[in-house]
Amino acid sequence: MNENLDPEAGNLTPTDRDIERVLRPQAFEDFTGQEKVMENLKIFVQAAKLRGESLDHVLLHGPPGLGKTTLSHIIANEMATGIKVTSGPVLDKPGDLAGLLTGLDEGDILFIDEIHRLSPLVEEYLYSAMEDFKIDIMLETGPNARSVQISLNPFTLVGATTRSGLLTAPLRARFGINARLAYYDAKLLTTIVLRSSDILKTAISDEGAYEIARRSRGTPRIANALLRRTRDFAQIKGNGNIDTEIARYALNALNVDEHGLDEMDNRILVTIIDKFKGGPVGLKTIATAVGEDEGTIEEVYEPFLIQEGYIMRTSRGREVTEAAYKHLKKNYPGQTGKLF
Ligand SMILES: Nc1ncnc2c1ncn2[C@@H]1O[C@H](COP(=O)(O)OP(=O)(O)OP(=O)(O)O)[C@@H](O)[C@H]1O
Ligand SMILES: [Mg+2]
Repeated sequence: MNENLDPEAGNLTPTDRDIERVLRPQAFEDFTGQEKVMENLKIFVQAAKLRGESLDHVLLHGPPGLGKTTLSHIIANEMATGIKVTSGPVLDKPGDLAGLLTGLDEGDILFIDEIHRLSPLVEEYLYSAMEDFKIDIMLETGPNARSVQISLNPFTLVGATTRSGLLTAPLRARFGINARLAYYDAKLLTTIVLRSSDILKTAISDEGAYEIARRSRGTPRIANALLRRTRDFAQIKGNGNIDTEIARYALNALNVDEHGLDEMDNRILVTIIDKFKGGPVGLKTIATAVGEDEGTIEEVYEPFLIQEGYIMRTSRGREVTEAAYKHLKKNYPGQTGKLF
């Protein structure tokens, strides 16, 4: 894989990156959950291999940390092909894309992360590459300029996005396989935490693993991060083993509440209730009030708060639900006069 274009290379410290790499499942059988998606993917991969063809283009979408990048590498491993990694914002010139495409061997995977952030020019260029495995490139400039068509090796584009709503219809239509990753339940995350502890050679009880799992916002990346931090607490404050007690202690110290909501989740709920009477209030207004980027709230925080039933999206904006009042131990105005 081309490290220089790896969109995730910059965000993590070397140790975090190394650990993410060791914990990252490499094959279908290590990948927990997403049953429906996996069942289909396995069939498509098997069929493509049987026919000796490249796999159809795959679009992976869903909130951060659910396994999109992981799956793209697994697909390459399972297809036994190479993979080149890049991302929408990095590919700003059609020439860059042409370079990548012409360097692909037959059947290779081109993984484009944040594919919703491709420039329109690059995106248009991608269409014929995806459809006919052909691209036009311009030779020379000025009066001698002419375009020649180049044939590409058949390849598979795997696109990942946290914002599938921002994808243009023509791009979306060119993906034969469309997989939406969903949040994981606590049971699946427990399996993931146990697997990771095993790899990290950390002793953990099933209950300790469950405690971390149920407070991980349905997200494997968060579960692994909390496991690592809990391991630190276990080493320093305990005997190195993770049980429920040390897990609770660590999670409280990390400001992860009983329901797995973190500080920003809670700040969003409190703000809507205290400053906007529970809503409805627009996303932009919420973002300004909590001092967080609007896109991040929409991509990262809101989907989980909606899924857990704390927030509703209405035509007039976001509204908190009774569950949010309960969670924050505040009186629900819908039941005036009926204090609990
Ligand atoms: N199904 C799974 N089973 C086990 N571990 C998983 C699974 N999905 C994700 N992980 C773990 O979570 C980490 C984050 O996953 P990944 O980087 O693939 O998420 P992503 O969807 O690409 O996120 P982003 O949108 O932020 O790029 C991985 O390093 C991997 O260890
Ligand atoms: Mg990713």
